[in-house]
Amino acid sequence: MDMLLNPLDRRHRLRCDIPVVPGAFPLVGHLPAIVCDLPRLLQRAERTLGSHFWLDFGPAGHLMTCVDPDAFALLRHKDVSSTLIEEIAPELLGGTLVAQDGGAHRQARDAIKAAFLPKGLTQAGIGDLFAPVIRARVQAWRDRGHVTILRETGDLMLKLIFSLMGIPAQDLPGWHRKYRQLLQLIVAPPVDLPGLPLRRGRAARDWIDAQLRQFVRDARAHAARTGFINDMVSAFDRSDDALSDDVLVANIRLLLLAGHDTTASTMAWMVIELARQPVLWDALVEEAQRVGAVPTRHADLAQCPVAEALFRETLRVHPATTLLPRRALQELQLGQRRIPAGTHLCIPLLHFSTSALLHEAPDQFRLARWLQRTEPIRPVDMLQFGTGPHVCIGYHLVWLELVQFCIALALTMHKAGVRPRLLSGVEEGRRYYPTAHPSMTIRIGFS
Ligand code: HEM
Repeated sequence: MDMLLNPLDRRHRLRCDIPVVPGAFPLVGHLPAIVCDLPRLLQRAERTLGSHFWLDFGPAGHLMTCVDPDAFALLRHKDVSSTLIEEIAPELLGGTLVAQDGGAHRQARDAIKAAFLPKGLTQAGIGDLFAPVIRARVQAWRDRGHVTILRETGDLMLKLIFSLMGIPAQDLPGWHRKYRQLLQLIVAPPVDLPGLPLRRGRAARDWIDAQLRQFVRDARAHAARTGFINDMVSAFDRSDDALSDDVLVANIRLLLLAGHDTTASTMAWMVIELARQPVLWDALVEEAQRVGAVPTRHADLAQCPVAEALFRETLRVHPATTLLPRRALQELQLGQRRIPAGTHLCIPLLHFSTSALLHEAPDQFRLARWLQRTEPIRPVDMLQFGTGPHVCIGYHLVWLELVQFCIALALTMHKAGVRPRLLSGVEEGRRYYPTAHPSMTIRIGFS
């Protein structure tokens, strides 16, 4: 199938001396191809236009995309800003730390990050909280015999994130509904009328924010209690210039969002890879039997190198965050080009994650590249989580929950004498933007 590009747009155009990829549609630009076929779009643009080119993100405008690995270093550059993220997704990410620079960003991040480091996760008992929830879910899969995998991992992740936030189990259905409506803000057309996604999404956001505000008040009223929200509230209240509750609430909402789709997608890809490569499954089962139980502390993860390699290689081959937007604050040198101040930039993590310049045999799914390495993990080895001041806060949490998930899956299915099997094709229906995920319809059997 050819790419979803406009056959009528064949002009060779330049902006600031850099070529614009042909094939943009009116209003939506290259978005159809970015969403459905990003790897081929980037490869074709590189082959025909070189390492620097403009992609048209429709309502978000043109972003200068650079596939030269030097572009990864822009994420650490002092003259590169994240505020463009707020302009692209004001309804969802406005006022959150992912869209801020400098002091404001540091202050909010410092108040949150300790809870997500291995020590904070262990102190809060997150591994013990997650293990039974994960075990119960994979046992239900075993009993059912087959699942639509992305829907299941999406549900499981929501349950884990809500339990992290201390949302009582009986309130989950209501939260679930509001959360789904909130997600509509990602794709909502800018028309604010009753019944349309923008109106519903905003109402859901206001509902969620009101609940979070109540959690914050409760946390202050019971300061001695432990738990994620309590830790964050006391860290925020301790920070030098007290941060407003609006900032706190927006950032708790960011945590709900940031950890959901990305982890659900990675978890679904893990199961798909285990189903289509029996040797991976056998290696994982052997490891799970050796460790005998789902690990609960970060320190235990060293005993699960196969599960860890599976987590890293799945993310390398199927990175959940594919593109990061930035703005150049000053003129920059990028590879062979000067980039004017004010340029909107796109850093294609997906391209680097599967680049032959950074990985041997990049298209092959190889656990050995992680199992046989002797050097420590470098920033480029975990580039799927970004790098620099905005590197993902959830990295250690994801590592823990995905290893827990792999071990629980292997123990449960092996005990029942079954293994995962693919019941449908994998290539159709993949998506790459705003986050990447496998097709919603892929089914996995356990037999
Ligand atoms: C496989 C799962 C995940 C992937 C691939 C991922 C990826 C990323 C990436 C690429 C960034 C950098 C954004 C940028 O530089 O603009 C980021 C930032 C962030 N992530 Fe994750 N993430 C994942 C899971 C999580 C989880 C579970 C949480 C928390 C519950 C989380 C919380 C955050 C936050 C708060 C930021 C913003 C950090 C900042 O701006 O300083 N992420 N993530």
